[in-house]
Amino acid sequence: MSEEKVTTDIITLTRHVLDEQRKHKEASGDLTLLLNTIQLGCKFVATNVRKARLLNLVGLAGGATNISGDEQKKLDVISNEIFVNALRSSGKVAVMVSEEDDEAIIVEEGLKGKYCVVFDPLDGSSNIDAGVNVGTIFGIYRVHEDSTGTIKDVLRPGREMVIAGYCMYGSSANLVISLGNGVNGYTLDNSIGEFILTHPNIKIPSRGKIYSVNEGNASFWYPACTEYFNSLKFPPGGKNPYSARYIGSMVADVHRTLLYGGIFAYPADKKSKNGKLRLLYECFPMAFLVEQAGGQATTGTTRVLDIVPTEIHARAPIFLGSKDDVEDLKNIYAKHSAS
Ligand SMILES: O=P(O)(O)OC[C@H]1O[C@](O)(COP(=O)(O)O)[C@@H](O)[C@@H]1O
Repeated sequence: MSEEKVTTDIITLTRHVLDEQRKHKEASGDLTLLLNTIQLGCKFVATNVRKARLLNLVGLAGGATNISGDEQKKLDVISNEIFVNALRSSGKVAVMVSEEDDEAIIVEEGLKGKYCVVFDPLDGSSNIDAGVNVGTIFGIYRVHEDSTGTIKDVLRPGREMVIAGYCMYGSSANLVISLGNGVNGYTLDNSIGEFILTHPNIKIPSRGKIYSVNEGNASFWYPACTEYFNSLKFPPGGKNPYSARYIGSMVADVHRTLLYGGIFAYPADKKSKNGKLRLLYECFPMAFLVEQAGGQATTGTTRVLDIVPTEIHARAPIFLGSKDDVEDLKNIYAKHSAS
């Protein structure tokens, strides 16, 4: 019987980030420590999502709603608390914006650091009780040179983020992250409690065969949006139609799109003028990752990462994915806005 080869030179997320940091002589290690804090939060959420039924953590958190009007689930509240407590106590954070907190959290003096973290502690919460993949989404800004850490340090274009990532909780916990030079994916090895590099240098295919959108809203779509998705479903010249895949958890739908290619969308429509997804802690981090992987992210007419948010829970329409697929979408929107 062949002996199982035990890998002893494992590349953990922490080691990989340290390697990256070493390339930047001026690095203080603050980001590595901040990422360790985010890792802790993801490991905590991964465990509780996995045991939710056993620990009676499914269901609503007693009827409370967040500023977006979503009824908060027990796991929404618990996930939010672990991230807020861990980020505050890290001493590296000045400002936090969470989907679950109406106001931005300004960290008190003495614990204040030089980074701002915007995050959705548990995305896709409508799927939790059915055990379908959910996730955590996060983005990190550096506080402006001349600032002590105010809301102005987060109401800025997504392109100014220094780090973006998500952690998907499913058959395994997958943490996908970019420090601004490419995208890497890590899988949580529960036996040693470490995120191990399993998807180095993720590159999204330039064109895919899958589209991902809630077609239940199709009756409210603007003509450009309808024309685009019809072009995938009823392609001219006998070409194969695209396949439809929609989980209803942004993290899971974007993760599949990053690996397989194609396009994910939550368009603006006659019912929701700015779509549904939140700009700061859903659209920006995902757009940052997709661009770093060679794809594109647009509202239909504007590069998502160039938008300047006016308030912390602002929403924005988003189409993201393979470069050529999003280019087709932009051409159809341009044609409609020209007519
Ligand atoms: O059910 P819909 O309208 O298609 O919306 C699904 C979208 O809403 C979300 O669930 C919103 O996220 P939250 O669960 O964090 O509020 C996304 O994950 C998903 O892409």
